[in-house]
Amino acid sequence: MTERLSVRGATRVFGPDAGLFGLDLTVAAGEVHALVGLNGAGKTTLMRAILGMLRLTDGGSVHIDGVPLHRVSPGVWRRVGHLVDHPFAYPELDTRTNLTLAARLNGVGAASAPGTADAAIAELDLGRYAAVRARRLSQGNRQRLGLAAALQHHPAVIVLDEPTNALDPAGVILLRETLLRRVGDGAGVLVSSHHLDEVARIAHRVSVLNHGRIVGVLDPDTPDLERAFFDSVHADDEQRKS
Ligand SMILES: Nc1ncnc2c1ncn2[C@@H]1O[C@H](COP(=O)(O)OP(=O)(O)OP(=O)(O)O)[C@@H](O)[C@H]1O
Repeated sequence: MTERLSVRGATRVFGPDAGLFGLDLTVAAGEVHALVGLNGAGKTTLMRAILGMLRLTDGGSVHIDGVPLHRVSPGVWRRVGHLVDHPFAYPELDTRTNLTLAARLNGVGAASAPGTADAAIAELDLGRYAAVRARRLSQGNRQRLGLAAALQHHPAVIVLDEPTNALDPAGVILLRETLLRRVGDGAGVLVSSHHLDEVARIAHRVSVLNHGRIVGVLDPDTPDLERAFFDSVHADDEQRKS
């Protein structure tokens, strides 16, 4: 099985119970691995560490498509698509220009980039906003633009932090369909979410993060996923108290 992402012993301590504490996680090709956890559990910190935006300590490691993070070349980064923190967009440029630039940054050739951008505009239903400057877009459409920028070059490794934030129900469905198409092509997806119903629809595996540790792995088909999530969190909280 090809591992698109592998994290071993990831540690970065910000304070007692804040940060990451020896965390292991993998994402296989063709898999959506969802990360769920309460506010402050460490989801964004983990994603930032995976993307090299934050340094791990104490010998933890990240491999992207089998390559250790410190050896990941620009060519490998072009096989990664991510949306963590703010959506990519130059405020003064319109949607189509932003996407064309993002495609170029991700290694799409000059001749193909406009077509790649137009395909992403269609995929995330941004046609009405193609000529609108990013700064004039609504929050949800800016999020669609950021997702289009992250996914349009058909990355093999996809990392998305709470991607459904600000999306309307139609946007949620478009994102789900887009991710399932990428996964069908062999991509591996790591996605965090607070929406357990959406997670149940899309994920193959659900990891519960609590105070910087994976404290449970849930089957998305579990009948009451919300309850299973809280059971994992509360069991861990009790164990750490004792
Ligand atoms: N740069 C930093 N310096 C100090 N503490 C930090 C830093 N970044 C994150 N933290 C702390 O690490 C913990 C995990 O934060 P993180 O943003 O990863 O949580 P999260 O699971 O993404 O939360 P949310 O669901 O609210 O987005 C929090 O206690 C946070 O305050």
